[in-house]
Amino acid sequence: MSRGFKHIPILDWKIYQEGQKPAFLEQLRDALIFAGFLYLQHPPIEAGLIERVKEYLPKLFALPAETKHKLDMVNSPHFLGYSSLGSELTKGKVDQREQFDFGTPYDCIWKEGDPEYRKLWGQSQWPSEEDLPGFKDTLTRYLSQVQDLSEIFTHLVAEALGLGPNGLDIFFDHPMSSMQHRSKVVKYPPVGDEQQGVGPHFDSGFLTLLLQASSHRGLQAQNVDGDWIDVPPLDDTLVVNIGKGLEFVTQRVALATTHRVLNPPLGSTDRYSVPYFQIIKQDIKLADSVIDFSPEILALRDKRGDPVSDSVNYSEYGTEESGHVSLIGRIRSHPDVARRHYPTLYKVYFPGESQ
Ligand SMILES: O=C(O)CCC(=O)C(=O)O
Ligand SMILES: [Fe+2]
Repeated sequence: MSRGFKHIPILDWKIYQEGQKPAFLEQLRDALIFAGFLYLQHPPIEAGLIERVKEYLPKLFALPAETKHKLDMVNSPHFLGYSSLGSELTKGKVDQREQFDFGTPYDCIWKEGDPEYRKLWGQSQWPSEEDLPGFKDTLTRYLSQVQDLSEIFTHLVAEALGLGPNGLDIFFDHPMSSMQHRSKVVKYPPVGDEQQGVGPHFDSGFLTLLLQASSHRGLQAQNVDGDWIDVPPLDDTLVVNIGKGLEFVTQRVALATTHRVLNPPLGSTDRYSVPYFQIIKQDIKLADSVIDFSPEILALRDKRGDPVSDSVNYSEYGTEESGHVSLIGRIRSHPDVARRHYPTLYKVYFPGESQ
């Protein structure tokens, strides 16, 4: 019998808001354990804001190449900024997407002698007001509302797994504004045979909240049987998926589901998306913080089983601080940034490359 999900569960935020929290939590528990992916319908984001974000995306990428290159990620030890088409790798293979990485507001506090991963959090590189008036404010406003939602959602995840609302609080610095969460603004152009918009991967932290910002299909999630299941854009939804960090501390109860994006076919228009990645505090070792669950919850996990194909991505959570694991992930994806800002680690992960 197949164990894997065949479609992505849809959870309606209104059910929670209108007082049917137990029903919402039950659906959430099943989605976390059996799919690791869900649509959140009617997310509590201010009316019109998502549309305003979407309207900016073609304009952002249409900025002159010279303007975009002034914001190159290679300028940034925080891995924040612009990556041109073909400059990012997933598991060593080139992705066909163009993107900007923006963080939530944060000033870097790294100083000599601190762990290197503390350099990961710092200021974003924004287009100027002359180049794209209002964009910074609009995206910042959206990210702040998604951050608030992610905080509420984390409490619901904890409750759904029988931990009580504060069961995941130890993984965050408080207040949340003392941490930096991240987002990408991504454009997937139509391409011919080379369809890896972003190759099969897991996300790293706890929760990802993804806005599919155009009507294109292309996002797919892999079920435990190894089948690729389409995650098409649905009106008034965000897609929520689980990162490897949450999977690790929940003893694989919450599933980090492999996903990928296929580029639109030639002749189509560009696909856009805006993923928001919820980050956990940097100096925690997840191996020291694994959570206990009731036998009922563990039985559901065992009923689901493990994916037929797994990746060794993020196995470092077993031994390293979470900040270091994030840094390694960034180094593997963006070797040019690593070479400039983290030369020692670059040599570890890209031995044999010339300097
Ligand atoms: O663009 C998307 O729909 C998903 C992107 C993604 O999975 C990622 O950037 O981690
Ligand atoms: Fe992802």
